[in-house]
Amino acid sequence: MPVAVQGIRKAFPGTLALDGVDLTVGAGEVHALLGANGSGKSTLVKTLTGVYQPDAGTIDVGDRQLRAIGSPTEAGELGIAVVHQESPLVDMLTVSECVALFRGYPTTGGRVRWKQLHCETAQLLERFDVRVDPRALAGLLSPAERALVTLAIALDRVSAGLQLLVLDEVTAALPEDQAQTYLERVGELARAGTPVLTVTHRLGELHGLATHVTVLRDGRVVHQDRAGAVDDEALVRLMVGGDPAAAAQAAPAGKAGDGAGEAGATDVPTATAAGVPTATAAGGARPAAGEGARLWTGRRGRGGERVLAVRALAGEVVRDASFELRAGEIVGVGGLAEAGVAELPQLLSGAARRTGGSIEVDGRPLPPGPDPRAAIDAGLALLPADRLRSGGVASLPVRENVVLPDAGRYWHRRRAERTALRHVIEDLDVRPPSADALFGALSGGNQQKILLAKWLLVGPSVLVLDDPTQGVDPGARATIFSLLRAAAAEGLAVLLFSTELEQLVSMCSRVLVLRDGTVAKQLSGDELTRETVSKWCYA
Ligand SMILES: Nc1ncnc2c1ncn2[C@@H]1O[C@H](COP(=O)(O)OP(=O)(O)OP(=O)(O)O)[C@@H](O)[C@H]1O
Repeated sequence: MPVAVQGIRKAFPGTLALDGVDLTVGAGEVHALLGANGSGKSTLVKTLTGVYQPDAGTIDVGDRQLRAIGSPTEAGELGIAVVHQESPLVDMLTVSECVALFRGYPTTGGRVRWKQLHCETAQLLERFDVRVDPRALAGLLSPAERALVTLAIALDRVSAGLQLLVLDEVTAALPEDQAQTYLERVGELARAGTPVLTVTHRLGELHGLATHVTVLRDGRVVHQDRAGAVDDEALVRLMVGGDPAAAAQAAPAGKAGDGAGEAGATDVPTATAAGVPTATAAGGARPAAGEGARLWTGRRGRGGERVLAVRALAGEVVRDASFELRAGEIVGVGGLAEAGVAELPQLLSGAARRTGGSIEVDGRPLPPGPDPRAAIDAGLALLPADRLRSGGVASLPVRENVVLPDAGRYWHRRRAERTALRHVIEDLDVRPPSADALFGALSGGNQQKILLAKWLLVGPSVLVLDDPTQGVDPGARATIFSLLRAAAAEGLAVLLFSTELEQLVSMCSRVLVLRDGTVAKQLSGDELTRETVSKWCYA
């Protein structure tokens, strides 16, 4: 029996998050749930997993028809497993200990039976074909291993027969090759009969995996069909607005894959859907055009001047990394987190202390750190990967978040502050269009727009972006990239760290590939293709 929701409605104060949603996931199906930030995807997932109870509608699970699922525990008892992007594994514990946090420790006479724990963990991992040593420290697992252990724990927690596996943006933070490994396993589970509902902003990863697609917009279903019925560009338009019927007609089946290929295949994405949507494809989105560069207050007209010089940089993982950046360049950085990609933004921005080498911004040497203020003052800003923990202050309104790094500039200058905020909200199409909205209550895409605007207003010579489109919908991506391009055309130098190869290839004139902590290769011109970047990053 499939899992089905009918007529689901859920309102929050001032927002109708779900408005009569119908959706069915049958045995062996992988149903992709797509939509722009704020379209209602998480609310639907939370309704299915017992976090929220709907105001109206019914939920069928197997042969039971329910008005609501009362709690996450009840969802587990009904056979609904959910995996979120944030893994519950604790870095300092072994895999067995992480599993014990959910299953409990086997004990006799108050003493933990460690052998039994490892043995039971090994059996659990084997059951889901996860090849990881139970004694390994969780913090030393690769991102894909971590995600697979998390998947095994989620599946194990379902006490009844598995009725539905819900994946909530699980691959958002995984590098592309590791996401593929993960999705191959999901494909295997689906082929063995498990119904899967997957939420993602990465359309490329659905090719060959998804069998059905539902697009939500403003809480309503605007498209529901077999995967491949419309192509990726049409899906993007359906997500962000425009006329759905026209969008569907304009783009018949073709590019989006027909579900017949290898699970997790990623060789079909269009530049539009996979990484850098164009203004046209984004349809209703309002990407910043030339005037978007007005947000960047840095020095203009420096065409090609060297703004960043990194020499023999070393940290804990990074070693002997050297490269330069010129005004107006957009340069990408690819590679595995453990190759130094996770550490390099921290070293450049002064968030972590370097152990060797030098960093110069506009000819000014930075101290070894940690000293982020010195980097900002010299003209280098970082948009970090973790928006809520290190990017913005969730409990403060948009206004404070925007002016925070440069509060002195707006001190007793209310009009300047108002003008800056108006430009931010207009140029970046921030929704809701209010400087008083709480930052933490905005969708991921809108949070990222605010953080980008905040740093552009400071006017750095170099802006380092660490995976800026994680969990960001195609419309917001278009806006963000369009604004970056406009600012780069005026002279901003951009260093773009991304887990999405397509993004590196389509946004950057040059890509640095990190391996073993050092810049192993620089790719540009004809050499800069998905295949070569992938080969250098992951082979
Ligand atoms: N607890 C809540 N209280 C008030 N409003 C909420 C709450 N949860 C969600 N909303 C609102 O409901 C709407 C749908 O939000 P939801 O989080 O479901 O969207 P989403 O499609 O998952 O977005 P994203 O891609 O950013 O995760 C949004 O307008 C959001 O602001």
